[in-house]
Amino acid sequence: MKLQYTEEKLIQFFPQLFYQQPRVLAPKRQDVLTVTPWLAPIIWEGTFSAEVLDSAYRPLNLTVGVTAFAIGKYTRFVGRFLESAEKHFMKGYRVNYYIFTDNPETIPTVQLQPGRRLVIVPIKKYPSWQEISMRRMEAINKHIAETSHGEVDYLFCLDIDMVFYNAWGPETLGDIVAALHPGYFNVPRSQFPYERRSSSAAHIPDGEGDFYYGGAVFGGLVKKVYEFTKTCHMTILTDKANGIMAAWQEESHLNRHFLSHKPSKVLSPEYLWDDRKPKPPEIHLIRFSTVDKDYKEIRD
Ligand SMILES: CC(=O)N[C@H]1[C@@H](OP(=O)(O)OP(=O)(O)OC[C@H]2O[C@@H](n3ccc(=O)[nH]c3=O)[C@H](O)[C@@H]2O)O[C@H](CO)[C@H](O)[C@@H]1O
Ligand SMILES: [Mn+2]
Repeated sequence: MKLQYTEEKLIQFFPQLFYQQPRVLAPKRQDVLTVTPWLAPIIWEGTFSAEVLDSAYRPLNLTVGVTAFAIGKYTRFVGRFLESAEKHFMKGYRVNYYIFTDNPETIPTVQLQPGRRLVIVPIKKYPSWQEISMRRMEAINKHIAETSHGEVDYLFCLDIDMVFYNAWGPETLGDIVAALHPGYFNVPRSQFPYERRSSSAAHIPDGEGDFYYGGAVFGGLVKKVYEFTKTCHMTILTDKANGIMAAWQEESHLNRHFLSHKPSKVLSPEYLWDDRKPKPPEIHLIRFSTVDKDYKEIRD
């Protein structure tokens, strides 16, 4: 290969900008882990400059996709989800929302900012909530192959029973991204609710595991999310063929996959919080959080 220096066409990823000097001996956060043992950043408030990141990512004119499922009674969450996303999710960027639903007529019309669009993806309803949740892997994978691979650069796959409260920006973009589950970021791995039965393809033995990731948030480059959802769907089908369902459905398979294929970026629980939990001091900013719901009423 012949190397060339071509002066034209060089994109300046970081245009000139004046900002505070990063101090090597004065880390912004000392109370939390900000990098994994495989050197993936863990994203916490205080560790990044939104201004610096925006100056780098805005000129790329990226489109970021979001998948969210609203099947059966979960259609009630769509309005708040979209309205809050318009306020906080990838503000100033092009965004495609893909709402998968069995009931398109119930999806409210939400006023969207320029460059952002809402796509309704009709999908059938599976009889149990477990199957609905797990089948998301298959549906996302199929949708990427058929449509969204040509429409978005990055794709985030999110639960719908959630609300954005603060900015979610380009600090979250990465090849393949997972989020720390709000219930287990402060417990030993022996207590993670991994699938422990060796007959399941999601099985993680005692003494293994990095973190407990939530099934409600994952994403990355659309090609990587394609590969990820493919594997998870396949291991879910393997379990089904063997007459077993993992402890936490696709979340168990996601955790198994991320053990051997480590995420390149990890989002702190700021990006996957739960309204029912008190806010510990390490959480400076809740960005995206599960709304309280009556499980019995909504899943029957
Ligand atoms: C915070 C978090 O990590 N949540 C995970 C957790 O429980 P959750 O209690 O958060 O699960 P959930 O009831 O929100 O179901 C997951 C998602 O599936 C969709 N849905 C589900 C049922 C239904 O009838 N209609 C429908 O549309 C909807 O988008 C919902 O947000 O475990 C689930 C699997 O057990 C998933 O891995 C969730 O992502
Ligand atoms: Mn949920």
